[in-house]
Amino acid sequence: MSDGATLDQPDFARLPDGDPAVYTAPLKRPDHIGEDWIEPQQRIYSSDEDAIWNDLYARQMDLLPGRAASAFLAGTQKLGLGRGGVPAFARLSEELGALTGWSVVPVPMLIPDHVFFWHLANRRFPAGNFIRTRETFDYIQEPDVFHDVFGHVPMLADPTYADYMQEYGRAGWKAMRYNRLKALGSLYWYTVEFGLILEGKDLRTYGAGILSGPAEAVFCLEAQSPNRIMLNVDRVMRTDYVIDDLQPTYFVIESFQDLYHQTVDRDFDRLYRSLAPGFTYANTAVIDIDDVLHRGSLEYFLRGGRGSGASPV
Ligand SMILES: C[C@H](O)[C@H](O)[C@H]1CNc2nc(N)[nH]c(=O)c2N1
Ligand SMILES: N[C@@H](Cc1ccccc1)C(=O)O
Ligand SMILES: [Fe+2]
Repeated sequence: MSDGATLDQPDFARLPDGDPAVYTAPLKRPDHIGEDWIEPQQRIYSSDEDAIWNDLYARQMDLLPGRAASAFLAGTQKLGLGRGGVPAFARLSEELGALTGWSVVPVPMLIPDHVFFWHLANRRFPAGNFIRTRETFDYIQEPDVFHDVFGHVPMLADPTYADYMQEYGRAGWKAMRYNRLKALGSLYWYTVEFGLILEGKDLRTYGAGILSGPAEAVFCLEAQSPNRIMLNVDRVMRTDYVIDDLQPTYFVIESFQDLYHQTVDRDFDRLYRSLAPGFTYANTAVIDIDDVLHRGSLEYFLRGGRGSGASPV
């Protein structure tokens, strides 16, 4: 890191700087939570809550073979996420630590951006310390332990992906100094949360936002409907996203090395400067036929009925 921020400690005095309106989220920290936003201990889940985990796990595992990236499916096995009940973070961290050096820490809610980045930069994944209820079984907006541990953690068993996540955390510092966090957030959204990957000729998903729910895992790979275009970082970072509906557009990587190369191995300074303050984000539904055709095999990138080059809604 050339910017002087250390990765061992969050520099609360220095961060965030720039425009506070963009990233000083007015989150009230519960009294028992320290400055690192880690819960003192993992929640003890009731047997009803463990049963919710088991049912969510079974439902997703019915759908995901043939849809999820092989790295994801391998991760769920290596980490034994189907042993029954919400996994104990201590054991999970030990097993994940042996594989890629990552650990999992319990957090109460969405934590401030700079703290989130600081954890990632230190190979700690912050995971919600609560689980959804039966009433919100299909969808909740806040990341709970099922989304975080089932959706994200298996991918962290992949060495290249694990390194990408750490570098993403480090990248947060620079994005904050440039006041371009929203652009970097789009990259996270379209890779870590909603990314698709080509495995040979097959399209699969590695995005946690897709993998932890029932509808999008099917939708995102359907022949018709969503747009799928190859990852282009300049474009992704200018693209807005929707959080409460199926995505109209997904970005596809060729491999995790491809993802790493396009992001970590590139200096974003010029890109951040090119995003003038107040630039407007492209509507997610609007795609250009050149994006569809410029790489990859046509059969997977046929546009469906939605958002076929239409003007912004
Ligand atoms: C871009 C931004 O850092 C991102 O939305 C962060 C914010 N805080 C978070 N906090 C938690 N607990 N989980 C998350 O995924 C995030 N995401
Ligand atoms: N290479 C990027 C940092 C980065 C790493 C990983 C993901 C995203 C961004 C930069 O120079 O800012
Ligand atoms: Fe997530």
